[in-house]
Amino acid sequence: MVPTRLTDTQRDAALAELPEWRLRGDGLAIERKLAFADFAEAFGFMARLAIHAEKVDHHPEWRNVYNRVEITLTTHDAGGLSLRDVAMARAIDAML
Ligand SMILES: C[C@H](O)[C@H](O)[C@H]1CNC2=NC(N)=NC(=O)C2=N1
Repeated sequence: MVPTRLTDTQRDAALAELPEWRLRGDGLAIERKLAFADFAEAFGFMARLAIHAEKVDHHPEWRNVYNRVEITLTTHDAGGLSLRDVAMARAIDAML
């Protein structure tokens, strides 16, 4: 099933519940920057998130430099933000 893109009102309500996440400039994605103690901690987190992403069939865009992980969530199939991104952001927050 193709996910539905959130309306601006739905997006703003979701973001209000996700204070660690920022809306990207174009409004089509949310972003969070994380810092871990070292590379092993960062990569361990990425491994756990990768397993979750496979389970729910929703995948982050991310960049890792040593202990830092920058994550972007968007739904390609919806051309912007969907409830899948909100659920993924919540799951990430709960993993930390
Ligand atoms: C076929 C497969 O279900 C789709 O390509 C899924 C996989 N993971 C995905 N991840 C993200 N972030 N957006 C998608 O639209 C998406 N679609």
